[in-house]
Amino acid sequence: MTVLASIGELTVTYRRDGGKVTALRSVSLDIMAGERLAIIGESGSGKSTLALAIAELLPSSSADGRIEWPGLGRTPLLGRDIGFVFQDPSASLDPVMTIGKQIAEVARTHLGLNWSQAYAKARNLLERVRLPDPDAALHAFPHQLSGGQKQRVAIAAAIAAGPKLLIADEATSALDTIVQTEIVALIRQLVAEDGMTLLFISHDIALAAELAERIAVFRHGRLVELGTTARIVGAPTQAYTRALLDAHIGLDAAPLLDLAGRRA
Ligand SMILES: Nc1ncnc2c1ncn2[C@@H]1O[C@H](COP(=O)(O)OP(=O)(O)OP(=O)(O)O)[C@@H](O)[C@H]1O
Repeated sequence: MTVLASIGELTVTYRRDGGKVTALRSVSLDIMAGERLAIIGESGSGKSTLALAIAELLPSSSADGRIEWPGLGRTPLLGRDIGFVFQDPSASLDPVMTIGKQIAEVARTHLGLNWSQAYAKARNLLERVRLPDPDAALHAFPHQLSGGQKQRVAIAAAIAAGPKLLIADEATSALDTIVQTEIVALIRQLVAEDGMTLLFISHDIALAAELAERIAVFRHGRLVELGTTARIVGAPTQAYTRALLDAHIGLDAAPLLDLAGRRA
């Protein structure tokens, strides 16, 4: 397997209220080309900071360490090489631009298509993310869609230029459980169809285990455990990972137990 991105000794410090907050501490991690990797941890553990650092989207902060792209062979361009889906689709969609134009613009900018080709691509993407009535949706504005539908549009825009890496940062956290399951299934399907690498960021270990082949556990800005999903769920080495798993036992343990191979 090729390494898509290699993160070495990455430390990120934000300045806040005259002081400093260290969000990532000496994190080293290889993201393999074509894998589905989940980053999990409690709020404030540094998950989003890692995602932003990879996408070169960090706000004013100081970052030490390296991020290299052996599997890409060039510095990635956000939108073209990296698609980013945020928790709140309203934050990434322009409220006064039609859905079709927002997606078409990504395709036009990064793929060099003319408007007519870009709109055809947008329509096809709306179909792929299973938005009901893609023709009508092309001319709709974000406020006319539900939260789940808006997230489908944000996903369509994120993959419009055929990125190698899709980063989903708590992309399903604001949705109700049924819609959440549908969006997870959709992400899984699109990633498989387009051969993308997935970085799935979540505070929810059960959801991460459903989707990812490997899980990286973060705590207080450190990578504390990394392994295959079956190993992390079935035989975690860190008390912290065990505590994250235990928090799910009793809520809905079945999927996790299935993964650990403890059930028939
Ligand atoms: N722009 C910023 N300025 C100052 N401090 C920040 C900034 N962004 C994040 N932090 C701090 O960095 C630490 C890590 O935050 P980060 O958002 O990366 O964690 P997270 O695991 O993604 O949390 P959540 O799940 O709540 O989004 C936290 O202490 C947070 O308060």
